[in-house]
Amino acid sequence: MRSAPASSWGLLRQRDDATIRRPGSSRSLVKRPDQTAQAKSRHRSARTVALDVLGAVEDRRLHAEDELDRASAAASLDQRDRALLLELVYGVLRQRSLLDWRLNRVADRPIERLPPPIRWILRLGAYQILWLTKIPPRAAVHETVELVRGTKLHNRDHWTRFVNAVLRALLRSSDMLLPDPSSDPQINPIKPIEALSVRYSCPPWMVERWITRLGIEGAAALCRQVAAEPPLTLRVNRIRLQQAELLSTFQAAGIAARPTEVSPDGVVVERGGNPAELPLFRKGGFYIEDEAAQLIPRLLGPKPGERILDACAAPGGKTTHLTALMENEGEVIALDRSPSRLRLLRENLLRLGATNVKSFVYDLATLPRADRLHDRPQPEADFPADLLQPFDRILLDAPCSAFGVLRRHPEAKWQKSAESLSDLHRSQLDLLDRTGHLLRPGGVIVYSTCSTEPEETTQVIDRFSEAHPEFVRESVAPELPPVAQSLVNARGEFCSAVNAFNMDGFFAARLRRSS
Ligand SMILES: C[S@@+](CC[C@H](N)C(=O)[O-])C[C@H]1O[C@@H](n2cnc3c(N)ncnc32)[C@H](O)[C@@H]1O
Repeated sequence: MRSAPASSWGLLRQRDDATIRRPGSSRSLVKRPDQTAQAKSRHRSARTVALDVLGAVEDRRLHAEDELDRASAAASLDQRDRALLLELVYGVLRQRSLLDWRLNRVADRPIERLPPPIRWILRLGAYQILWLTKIPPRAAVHETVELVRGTKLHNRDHWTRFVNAVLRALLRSSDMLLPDPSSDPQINPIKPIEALSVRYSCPPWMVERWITRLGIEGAAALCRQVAAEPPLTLRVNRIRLQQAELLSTFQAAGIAARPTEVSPDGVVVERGGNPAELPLFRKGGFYIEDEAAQLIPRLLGPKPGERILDACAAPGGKTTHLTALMENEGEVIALDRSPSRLRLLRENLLRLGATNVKSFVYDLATLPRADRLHDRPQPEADFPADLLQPFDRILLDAPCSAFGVLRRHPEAKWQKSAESLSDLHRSQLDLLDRTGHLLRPGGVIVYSTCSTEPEETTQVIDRFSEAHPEFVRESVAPELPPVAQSLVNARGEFCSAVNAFNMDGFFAARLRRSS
């Protein structure tokens, strides 16, 4: 359900690459001179908040991004604390299986059987020892062991000694970061699920599913994509300025950035300051959005003056892009069933200067089907009458598993199940079924998801097409530049599952209503 992060957390992800230890790199035990008392206490508070966030995200199945926002505001962390907190939380979530694999090699009992706070404390310690170069490993051990004292566990002295012993054993043995090559799929195909699952920290059921569908190499490519750190990508708001102006503003502010390879509207921020702190952000110069997401509104081919429905619109990334492509002329009706998300959409409309949008809180699952739309005796109170006029184009950016954006929401890997995909399939088909008939004959609908799993993509389109021969599939190829033709599958749909442009995994199909 979630697309690229829209909060400032996404922007804090840039950092000095030298602070990160890559798998296989050697560990430094050298004490750094910048470990002042102030820095130590800052690190300690960031660690304490990180532990709370990781525990809450697991227990209550929360989104890490939301919990990070809440917890860091409550703890009044400054920007440097927040950066460390972000690094710890996302780093641990992204490398969870690999950390457990390493810890299991030095602990005298399985990590999975430990009380949850101890599990997370060990992962936090291991991540700092194995990945972060700016924190001396011995300091990381000491500060991490201190976290045990803040827990509500009985027998804290026992757990303090245990965490200390495991992390010190890890310090002594940290030369082998990745699983043994004998279980690497390229060398030994007998245990590919375990090897990929550990190496890329993906749950085994997910890896198994991908191996069955794509083979070992295909699954490995997908796992690599999920494990990678995503780029910080922005979309220039053409209502306010052009891409070249955005790039020169960044250059003047010391922010290194480059145009995206496919999207004509995108900019990738490589390093430098925080773009959200520039006045241009508040003035609506850009929106934080992955490149794949930027391509979806273009597949619809919106024109100035048209009437367009954005059926699942919040927080408004694609709505505001549609209005920019329409040069603010014509009308966009934006619906979402979530009042809080619709509030975000309205804030984004204001910030980005999108003036041709009417937005409504509305649950599409209650939209009357085609034969009942016009002959109801009394419309429901919340029914937007604007839906009675046919639309030229419709975007249905459907709620989905968000498998394609797992690299941005690593906690979600551990919150999903294969079973949820069949529920999503039913609801996606139902939404497509209900919205399709709002199009005028000759109109175009684009169905999109930030997932490329077949249940949510090709299978939805196949079942919809079988039931509705009046909708004709059209290839998205003409809507994309030549460089992006590799993103069009053999059926003419957009699919960025594994791609050469470092985009998230999106799917989109385009259908035209013939009668
Ligand atoms: C993938 S997100 C949309 C992202 C949005 N298009 C953007 O680019 O910013 C899907 C949205 O569908 C909304 N949604 C889910 N079920 C819905 C329903 N039955 N009716 C209306 N909106 C729904 C969710 O609240 C969520 O905001």
